[in-house]
Amino acid sequence: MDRKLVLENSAVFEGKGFGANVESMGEVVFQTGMTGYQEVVSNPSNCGQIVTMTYPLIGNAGVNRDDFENMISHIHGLIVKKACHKPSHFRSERSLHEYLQASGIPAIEGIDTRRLTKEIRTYGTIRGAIVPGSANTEEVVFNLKQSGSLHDQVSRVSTKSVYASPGNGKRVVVIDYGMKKAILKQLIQQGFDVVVVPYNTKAEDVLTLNPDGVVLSNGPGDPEDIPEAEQTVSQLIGEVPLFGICLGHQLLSRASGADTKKMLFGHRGANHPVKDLESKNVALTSQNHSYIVDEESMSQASLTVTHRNVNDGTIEGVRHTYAPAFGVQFHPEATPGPHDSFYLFERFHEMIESFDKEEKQEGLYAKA
Ligand SMILES: NC(=O)CC[C@H](N)C(=O)O
Repeated sequence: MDRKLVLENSAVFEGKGFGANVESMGEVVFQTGMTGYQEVVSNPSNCGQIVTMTYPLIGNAGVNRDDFENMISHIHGLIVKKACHKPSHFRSERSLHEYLQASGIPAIEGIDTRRLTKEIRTYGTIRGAIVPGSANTEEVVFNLKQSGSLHDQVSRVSTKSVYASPGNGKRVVVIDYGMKKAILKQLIQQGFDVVVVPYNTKAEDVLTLNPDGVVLSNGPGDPEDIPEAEQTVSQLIGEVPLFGICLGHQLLSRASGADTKKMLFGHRGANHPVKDLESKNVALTSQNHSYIVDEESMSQASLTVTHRNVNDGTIEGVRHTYAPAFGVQFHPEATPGPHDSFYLFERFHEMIESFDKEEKQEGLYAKA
């Protein structure tokens, strides 16, 4: 099955198809993690993206029941150098090809992923299409230019209804912008009584659930696409302790007066070094984002920078200056990636424990 990847800048990469036999368009990004392809293909934050794995052999451990980050995969395609079609692992239930085929996701192998990654690093994240090898390249480029980028990914991946994971501890409401299952797992491990709500839940409805803390989850796309979510977050600041992860961190930052902007090609991988500016510890982190909090907007925001990327100096974490709220751009819940940052869930737990409702009533956390 001959297939090719065509980029918006007319670059063509020929390869062999696997997964579903369908055509697809999306934003082409690269992911440098050496492991964790099952988590990557099922991560709702990758909704609408065609993901290139830079590690050359993908699929060797197959696909199992437990490692999905979501029950539905929302990626628009997968690009690999070499796909393993005969996986060997005691947990493997089917091959990556079988999984992608059943999920309607096209994939392509035999691609020079190093050349493609260099192309993306030069041009920046770029739109592309996976099409049959015989397709007319000019026509594909024309169609790519005609069809704009997606702006509705969060509404596609967020839960449609409220659900709970009962626990005996404090109540945490998660606003689901495209939550990875690993976040839920970490919160359950903290013993929280967890309630998950749709991305467009109003602040008053969140507060009606009587939360002791609110987690703003990861999610796909541009935070500017969901102004209603940003407004909800701004109404929650000071009312209840907040913990933002990735898209949630971006929304928290915007709601605190900062701006976000798109990076040239983003951070996607499992070994991004991040310095905690308070403890001076450097942790290796799992990352998956195209947008960042804009450094230049920080002077107008009620935020302090708490974490920075060691490679490029970008903002990786913020704390609100007067309300109990913090966020990180990376993924403390890992999967895939290192467990170095699990401590942030403990920090959130401590913040909840010490949040003094009386002080709140006295106005200590009120907006200046
Ligand atoms: N993992 C995430 O939550 C990604 C956040 C946002 N969609 C970005 O690309 O920057």
